[in-house]
Amino acid sequence: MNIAVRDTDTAPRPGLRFEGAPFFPPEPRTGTAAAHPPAPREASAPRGAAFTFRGVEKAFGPKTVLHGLDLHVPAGQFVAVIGKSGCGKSTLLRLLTGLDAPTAGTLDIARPEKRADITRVMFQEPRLLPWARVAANVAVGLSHVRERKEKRAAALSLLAQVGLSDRAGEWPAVLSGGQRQRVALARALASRPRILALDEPLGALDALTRIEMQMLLERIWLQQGFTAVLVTHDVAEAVALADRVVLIEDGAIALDVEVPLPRPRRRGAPELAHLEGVILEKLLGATA
Ligand SMILES: Nc1ncnc2c1ncn2[C@@H]1O[C@H](COP(=O)(O)OP(=O)(O)OP(=O)(O)O)[C@@H](O)[C@H]1O
Repeated sequence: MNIAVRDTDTAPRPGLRFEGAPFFPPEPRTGTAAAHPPAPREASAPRGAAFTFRGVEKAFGPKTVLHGLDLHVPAGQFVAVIGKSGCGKSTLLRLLTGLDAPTAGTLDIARPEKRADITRVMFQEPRLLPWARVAANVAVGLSHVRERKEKRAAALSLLAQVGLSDRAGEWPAVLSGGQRQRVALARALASRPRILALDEPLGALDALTRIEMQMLLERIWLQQGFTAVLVTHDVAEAVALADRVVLIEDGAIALDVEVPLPRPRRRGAPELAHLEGVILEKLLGATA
C-alpha cells in the first residue's frame, strides 16, 4: 500500500484522491499554498478548491493558537483534522464557517459573501430545538423553501435519507442520542451546503451507533459530493472516513496523510490499522 505521509513544509503535498464526489469533479492539486500569489482576505478560492488557508494566524489576546496555518482543500474532499486537546481544531472550523475571523493571513473560500449559505456545522451535541418536533427541526435548515407543503416534503425526504421517516412528528426529547444526531445531520444537509464542518459530531455516541453514523455520513457524502471537514479525536474514525488526515501541532499542520483506500472501508482491515498506527505514533509524539 502506498501511503503518502507529509511532515508539512518539508515535502510536497501528496496526490489527491477523489472517490464518489459527483457534484465537484476532482482537480489535481497544484503546488503548495506558497505557490499561490497573496490574495485579498477571503477572495474567491481557486477554481476547484473548497477553501485555502494561507498563513492563517489566530490569537486570543496574548495567546496565539494558530501560527501561519496553510491548508488547501479541493472541493469534494473529505478531510479529517486531528490533534491534541486545545491545539486549535475547533478554532479552525470557526474560521472556516465564518463564526470567527483570523488575526492574520488569508482564508480563500468559494463565494465568501455566501458563506453562511455554503457552510454548515454539526457539533458534538445535536443542538435541536426542544419545543419543535423532529420535522420542524429539520425545516430550520430549509429557510430557502417558502411554500409550507414543499418545506414539509423536503424535511420528510431529508429524514428518510437519515433513516428517520417514522419519527417526523416526535419531540427531540424522546429520541436516542444517535437519532438526535441524525436529525442534526438532516438539518445540516437541508440547505445542501458545499462545506460541512463536523466538530466531533459522533464523540458522544456509543461505539456501535458511532460506526453506524460514520457509515451514514460516508454514504451521504458520497451521494452529495460536499466537502467535509471532520474534527475528531478518534484516529480510527479519521482513517475510516477521510480522504486525507491532517494533524495540527503547535498551531500549524504537522502531518498530512492521504488515505488511499477504497470505499466502503472495512473496519479492522490491516491497511486501516497500519495507517492508524502511523498517525497515532505522530500524535503521541506531539502529546509526549
Ligand atoms: N473565544 C476564545 N477566547 C479565548 N481563548 C479561546 C477562545 N476560543 C478558543 N480559545 C483557546 O484556544 C485554544 C484552542 O481551542 P480549540 O477549541 O480550538 O481547541 P481544540 O483543538 O478544538 O480542543 P479540544 O480537542 O479540546 O476540543 C484553547 O487553548 C482555547 O482555550
